[in-house]
Amino acid sequence: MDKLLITGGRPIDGTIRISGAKNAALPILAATLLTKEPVTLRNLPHLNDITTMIELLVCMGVEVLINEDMSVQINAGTLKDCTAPYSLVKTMRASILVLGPLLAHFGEANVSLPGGCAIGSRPVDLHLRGMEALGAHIVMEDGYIKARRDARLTGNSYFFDTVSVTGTENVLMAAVLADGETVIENAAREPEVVDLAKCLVAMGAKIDGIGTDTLRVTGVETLHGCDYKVLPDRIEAGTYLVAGAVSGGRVMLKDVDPKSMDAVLAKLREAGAKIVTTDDTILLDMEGRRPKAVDVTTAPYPAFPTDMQAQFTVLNAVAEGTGTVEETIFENRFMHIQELHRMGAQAIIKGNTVVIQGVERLHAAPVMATDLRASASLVLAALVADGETLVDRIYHIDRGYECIEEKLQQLGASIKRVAG
Ligand SMILES: CC(=O)N[C@H]1[C@@H](OP(=O)(O)OP(=O)(O)OC[C@H]2O[C@@H](n3ccc(=O)[nH]c3=O)[C@H](O)[C@@H]2O)O[C@H](CO)[C@@H](O)[C@@H]1O
Ligand SMILES: C=C(OP(=O)(O)O)C(=O)O
Repeated sequence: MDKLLITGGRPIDGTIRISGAKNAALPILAATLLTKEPVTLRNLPHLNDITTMIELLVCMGVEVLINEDMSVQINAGTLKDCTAPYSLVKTMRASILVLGPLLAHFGEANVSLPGGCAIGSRPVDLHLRGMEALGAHIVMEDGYIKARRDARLTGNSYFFDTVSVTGTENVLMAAVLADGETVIENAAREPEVVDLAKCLVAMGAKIDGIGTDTLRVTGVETLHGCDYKVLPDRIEAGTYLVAGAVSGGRVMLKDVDPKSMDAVLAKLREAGAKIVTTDDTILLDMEGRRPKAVDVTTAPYPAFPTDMQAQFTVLNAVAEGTGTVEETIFENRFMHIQELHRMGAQAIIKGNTVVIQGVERLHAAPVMATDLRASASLVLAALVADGETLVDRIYHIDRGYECIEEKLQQLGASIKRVAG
């Protein structure tokens, strides 16, 4: 298993390009199942999760071509099997996103139940209820969700009890081919949901209210191919900005979407960062200062994202003062705290909140990555720790950060991959 070896204390100063968003690319890849025509996707990040989703499409019989310009062309017209097997779903929860498109377009879907993971239980009951509201018949058999429809799905109103990102995406993808109007209430408004909706519109879907909590979908009989560029990854961008903030450094990001990052940029400013944005760049400069502790509470967009929680825990761990990080989305997303303790962080978990007293220096220690963003937080801690930190189990990081060591090297960090 590969590891990352990081020597802390190097000044962080440089410019990097932000990749396409994993959490937009995955539902958009699933959406290609909604048409028999080829769909060309641009700005897909080179990540293990993207490879897994492509493998999933290929194992169903979908044709995938990589063009010379690195765009990917997907043709679901060749689909033969509506099954998402356990062997692939277990490695990536986002596989559940093929449920809505398969059911709506091909009339059936057999998708392995994704189950829990390191950050919490992550149920999919709201996805299933949404599909049932559109007329789907769903049973659980041998660990699989077996969904089918007798006739075309029928538009209906569906209210999400809890704001769910993948739930909204799944029900939206089912509704675009349903007969009549579907109103999805209490819909997630995350930029990645918006990006999926824009791609669906480019495929011929009729959706009103994009970016609001009420999506009105007028079903169409068929969708067509399109050429679509995935939006920049706001979580990757936020992670590199925190690298600048914790190190007193300067980070310039290109090909980024600052408008999708208001909550994170506001907290970085509160921590003392000078931030200048244009339409597609962000410059963060700490001018050598240590960050000030901040209080954050995770909640659905436009509030502070759960996927930036672990990184801000590290910011507070080296900040002046005491900060709190409250997690309201997942019940068990503090796995990084135990590892950060090993590096000298002063953090106490009280229920769903971590209280962190900043220290002047962290120190290197061998640490273990437990999930994607926890892993990123350990890398951030290592950048500012005294000595050499070895981060183990980095396959989690490779799910979500394209070329992390190359990008951090461009920012001046001392980091290398050690084959294990
Ligand atoms: C609202 C939110 O911030 N969602 C995050 C969630 O999306 P993801 O789509 O994985 O999770 P959801 O948005 O669906 O979950 C939000 C909440 O709803 C609950 N729930 C969800 C579906 C369901 O059928 N039943 C149910 O009870 C979940 O347990 C959770 O407490 O994790 C992703 C990966 O970290 C993040 O990118 C998303 O920002
Ligand atoms: C946890 C994440 O991804 P996933 O939902 O695919 O597990 C994430 O993007 O932070």
